[in-house]
Amino acid sequence: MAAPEGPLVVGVDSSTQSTKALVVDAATGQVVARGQAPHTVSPDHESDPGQWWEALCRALEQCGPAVHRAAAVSVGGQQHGLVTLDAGGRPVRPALLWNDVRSAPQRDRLVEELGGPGAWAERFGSVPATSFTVTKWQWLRENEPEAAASVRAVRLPHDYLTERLTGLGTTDRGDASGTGWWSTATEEYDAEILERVGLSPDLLPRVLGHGEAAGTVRPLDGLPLPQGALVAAGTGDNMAAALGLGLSPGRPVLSLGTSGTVYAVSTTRPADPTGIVAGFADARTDWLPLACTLNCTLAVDRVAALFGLDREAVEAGGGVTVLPFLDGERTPDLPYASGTLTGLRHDTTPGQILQATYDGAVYSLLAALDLVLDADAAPDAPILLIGGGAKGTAWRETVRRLSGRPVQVPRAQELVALGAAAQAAALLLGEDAAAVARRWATADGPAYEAVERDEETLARLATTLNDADTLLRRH
Ligand SMILES: Nc1ncnc2c1ncn2[C@@H]1O[C@H](COP(=O)(O)OP(=O)(O)O)[C@@H](O)[C@H]1O
Ligand SMILES: O=C(CO)[C@@H](O)[C@H](O)COP(=O)(O)O
Repeated sequence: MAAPEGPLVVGVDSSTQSTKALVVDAATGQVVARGQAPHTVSPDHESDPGQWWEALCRALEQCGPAVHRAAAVSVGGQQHGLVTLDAGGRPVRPALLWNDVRSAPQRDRLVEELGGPGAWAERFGSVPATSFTVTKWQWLRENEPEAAASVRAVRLPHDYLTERLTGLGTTDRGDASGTGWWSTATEEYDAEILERVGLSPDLLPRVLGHGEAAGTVRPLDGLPLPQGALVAAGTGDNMAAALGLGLSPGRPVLSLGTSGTVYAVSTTRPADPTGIVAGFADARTDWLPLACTLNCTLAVDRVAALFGLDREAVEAGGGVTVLPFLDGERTPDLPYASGTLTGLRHDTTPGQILQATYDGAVYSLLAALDLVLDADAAPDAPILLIGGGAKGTAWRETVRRLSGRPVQVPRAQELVALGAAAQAAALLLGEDAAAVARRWATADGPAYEAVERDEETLARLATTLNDADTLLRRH
């Protein structure tokens, strides 16, 4: 590997299943070292924030000597999770994660109390899903009042890790826009909703301005980063991936990870009253309209494991339909749903059921694709396919067949961590983070041309979803 040309920066992706760390040459974008350590997620979709910190230290350790030379660092993290801290900065309880749907009743009440879906979309950019932090906080107040009363600070996953690095309570507008208590209309915390859910703004982190530093790395035992290194604002993982791709407005991204997401950068503030599109802010000064599913790679992996199949062992044909809502679902909004399988015959094969699971997972994302794109987005722009699933042939071919659009798979695999690294480099060098990523050519990779859209499968999925509606809404 060639010697680095520029200073070294570190980008961190603390997502649902693991923490990944990259040491990157700020001049060229070359990845000099990498590390990864797993997280534990309970069946209730809770994780111990302390374990994220340990995973971060382990992932950095794996990067070897290069990490000791880092001049700046930034953390991208899974969005929405409710991290509650006591007066000593210790977690009061495990974090409630984005894919926990237990707060559905609280969500329904909050939507109603603040004037309905249209009012929420106008004020917060989004009609909250059960993923949104405000619904989780309300769940905690109602179900564990003693724990809620002992909380002295509320953080998102990336805020928690950034604060452990710097000692300062900060967040950014991208991640703040997924809480449900930060208004995209005013770009400030919303006093009315905070009062309604009994949360003092004093318990929340300061929202940093674009390009502002979160602080510097303080001396900490077991942390291989150099003391005094710059710490950038960090952001939510989808916002970090958008930075990591150097995304221009109107370019669609489909991310296949624990969550499935489809999004684009927009210069117009989104406000979708149907709730399908979340109107997030991006990590710069634009917007990131995004639709998210709760069931993506893990649903496919579960079905493959049930049949003892490799995840690539798909077979075409058979007419079977899978709605893979193993964790309930957010897009479409069916928090009480479970998975369904219809169209089973004597000659249906396990490989066909596996293919149908991919189809079901991709269908929901593609159904939202047009809604996240601006009217002026090019209809034939290739979909950028990222996330762990983008490494798989079956995922890529399913996206091509069901979208009928060209697909491009960036060679760079860790776009969230790269986006965080670009944010760190931007802070260090006084540049724009997306411009840094474009200079690094992170979106380059093989392009796959459009194939004819599989209208028959799309129609069967649409009909099944419609017919199963009562079943999928049953509590
Ligand atoms: N070679 C591969 N082919 C297809 N899928 C893969 C491959 N490697 C990993 N995955 C999938 O990627 C998922 C993890 O994706 P990732 O984006 O890292 O998740 P997250 O960021 O949510 O923690 C796993 O659940 C797995 O199913
Ligand atoms: O809730 C959302 C987006 O709104 C999820 O995309 C989370 O941000 C989790 O991301 P991954 O761990 O799947 O990357």
